[in-house]
Amino acid sequence: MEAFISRKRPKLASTIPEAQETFSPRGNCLYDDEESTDLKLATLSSLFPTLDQATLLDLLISTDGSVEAVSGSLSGKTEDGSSRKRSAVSLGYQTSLSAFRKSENAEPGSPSAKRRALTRKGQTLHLYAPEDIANHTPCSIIHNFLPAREADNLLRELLEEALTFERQTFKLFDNVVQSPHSACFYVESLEERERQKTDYLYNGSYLKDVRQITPQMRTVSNKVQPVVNEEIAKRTAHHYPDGKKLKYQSPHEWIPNAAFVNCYTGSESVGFHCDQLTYLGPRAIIGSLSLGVAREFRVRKIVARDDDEHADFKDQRADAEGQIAIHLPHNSLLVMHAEMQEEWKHSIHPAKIIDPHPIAGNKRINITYRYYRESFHPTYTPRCKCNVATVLRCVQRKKENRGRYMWMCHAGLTPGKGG
Ligand SMILES: O=C(O)CCC(=O)C(=O)O
Ligand SMILES: [Fe+2]
Repeated sequence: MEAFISRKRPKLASTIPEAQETFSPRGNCLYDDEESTDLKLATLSSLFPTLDQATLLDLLISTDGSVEAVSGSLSGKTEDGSSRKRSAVSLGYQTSLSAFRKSENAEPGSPSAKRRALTRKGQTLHLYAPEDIANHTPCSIIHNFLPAREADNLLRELLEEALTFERQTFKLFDNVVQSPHSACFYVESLEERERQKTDYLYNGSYLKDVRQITPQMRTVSNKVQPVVNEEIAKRTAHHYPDGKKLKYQSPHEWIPNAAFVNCYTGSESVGFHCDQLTYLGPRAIIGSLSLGVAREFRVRKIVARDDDEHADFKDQRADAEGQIAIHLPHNSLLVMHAEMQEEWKHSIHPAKIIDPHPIAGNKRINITYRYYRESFHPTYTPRCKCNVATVLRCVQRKKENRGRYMWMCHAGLTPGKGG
């Protein structure tokens, strides 16, 4: 029988234990070399939820990347006996980073060059101001997006909905792992709801609970759409070469027609991941509305590597450029632009301190509005010879193939199944 792993839910308290990195059930959950360190860390985090990432990474390196060896050596010990290497991050007020910008070896106006000068391995840069977020990450943010009353009413409605959300389960190696937060998927119509349950695969299984968007969610979606399209236009004009959309980016308008609603209670989190491109297509854009408790959205750039690099370095690369924390207060709309899913990973960091929200208490609700493109419906995308659906992947780390897309058989990615 498979081991069933679930993280203990921490009690709501003003101080919450050190961060874990866990895995998103909707992210690219793969078993190839590119993702192996994250997956190994995710598995170990699930097995030893009180150990921090730095300790687990050290242990992985010392055992040549063997999850079994780390797990075996740790299972005899009490988890609390571990040493914690990361020091707590202190948050401070910041108006803008523009005064500190350096542009050594950088092309004028190159946002990535500016960001590189600011983050380093093992460090986290905390960003609050919209201009800093746009300059140093592939995201833009709009604070106080909805009229206050509308945001509060939507929050109330979704808190009620979230009472029946479930933690999604997904398979990681030979274990079934539960996501450390709860979520539910919403689509436009009842017909689409049925199509979702039978046609679309998420990490090898069909969603059981798909709901139709509520009238309030639709009203907000209609407001999100033009603003996201304006943000795409701004991003294109100011950040992309020659002011043109990126290669493979859709030239058409962005039209949200589906949404994942996430609920995080207390310190609940979601591990570093990229969202699946299979139904969104390349260079996908996501509009993400935050409600309730303010939480940290962490992003980090995926660093390319050479093929002949030593395995130890591969493991250490996960955090090679450091992380950037974007603070997401109630009623903020974050746009994840076209570079995000291919070149960066994102997560919701486990909270150490929760500042209770007057309506939501210790909860955060997040709606990620997405555009499911009809041409990426499974009817039109390739099927493997073994008749299993394929997933759309972009090569992220291998330098020689970086940025190339491929359709991969899902069976080959599922442990125990050949493809
Ligand atoms: O809660 C968030 O802000 C992000 C959620 C997320 O990454 C996802 O739904 O894929
Ligand atoms: Fe995501």
